[in-house]
Amino acid sequence: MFDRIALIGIGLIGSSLARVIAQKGLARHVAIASRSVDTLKRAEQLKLGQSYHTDPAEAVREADLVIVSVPVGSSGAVAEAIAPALKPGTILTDVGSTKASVIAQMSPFVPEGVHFIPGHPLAGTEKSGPDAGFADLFVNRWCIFTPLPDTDPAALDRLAAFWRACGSNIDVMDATHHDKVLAIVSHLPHIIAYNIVGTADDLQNVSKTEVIKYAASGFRDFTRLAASDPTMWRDVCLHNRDAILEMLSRFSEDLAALQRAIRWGDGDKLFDLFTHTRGVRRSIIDAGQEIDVPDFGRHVAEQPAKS
Ligand SMILES: NC(=O)C1=CN([C@@H]2O[C@H](COP(=O)(O)OP(=O)(O)OC[C@H]3O[C@@H](n4cnc5c(N)ncnc54)[C@H](O)[C@@H]3O)[C@@H](O)[C@H]2O)C=CC1
Ligand SMILES: O=C(O)C(=O)Cc1ccc(O)cc1
Repeated sequence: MFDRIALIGIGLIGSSLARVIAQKGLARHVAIASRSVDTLKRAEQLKLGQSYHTDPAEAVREADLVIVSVPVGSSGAVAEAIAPALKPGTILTDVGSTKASVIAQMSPFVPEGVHFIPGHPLAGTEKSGPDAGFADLFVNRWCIFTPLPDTDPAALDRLAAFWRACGSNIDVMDATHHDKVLAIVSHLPHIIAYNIVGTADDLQNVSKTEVIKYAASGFRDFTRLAASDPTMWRDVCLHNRDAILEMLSRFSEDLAALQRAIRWGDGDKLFDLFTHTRGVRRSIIDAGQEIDVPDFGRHVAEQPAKS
């Protein structure tokens, strides 16, 4: 499909791409760049590509597809570093969880003739690093593109065909809308998880041992999200600030109403809300979306020992 693909960043997403590219034969040569020498060595041990580079510019030379998979706050620096080595006609894309900020950071460095198409696979786990990836991460998941007004439709088709070959379904929307949608369906859930786990950890009259010992499955679900990569999520919060603050303010209002219903013993209100939200989950299942992350069983190494 491509002669040479350059993967800049070889963590969970970059290494999953490397694995699916190898499995499906989507490129003749995969050039891998990481600024961390240890990560690069690990990628080489895992045989994730054909060449390994600490200088991202070296990796992108002669590449016809470049995929940037680094924390969103580093996108601008990466674009600046690779820009002089990109050849005309190359497709440059990314996988960042926020889109308007990535576009603002990368666009100024994109040379004439290079097709910059921002993207976001809605697929991931709480794990990070090159060992965490797996080839079927993107299967039956959405990949959203947020193309710029002057995006070449043929380049977009080519990139869409690549992601379809990785197993994904494609959607296209503008970056501002993407950032609002993702703020509510992905960013807020992580922020709420970080917060509730932090609150539980801070409690004076409930010991840490009790939190661990009696953690019900609801709380365990939060601890999975709250175990996600701190650098990645710091960057998401800083780079989707406005949409996250807008959704947090709606969330806080609704939480205050829920708090009031509990305080005043308004059982009808609680029952109505809980009935309505149950319907939302039903709709997701009916729409054929995966609810449970199917790879957990296989990829969660730290299953608790049975006693
Ligand atoms: N983890 C997830 O579930 C998902 C993450 N994303 C997005 O994908 C991107 C990558 O995330 P992961 O692969 O999960 O992270 P990761 O932490 O597993 O890997 C990030 C990689 O970027 C490298 N890196 C960090 N700063 C760099 C810099 N300044 N220059 C060059 N390389 C640098 C790291 O060495 C590492 O190889 C992020 O933008 C994230 O928002 C998108 C979908 C899902
Ligand atoms: O692990 C989870 O539940 C996720 O939600 C993974 C995820 C994290 C960030 C994204 O931008 C997309 C997917």
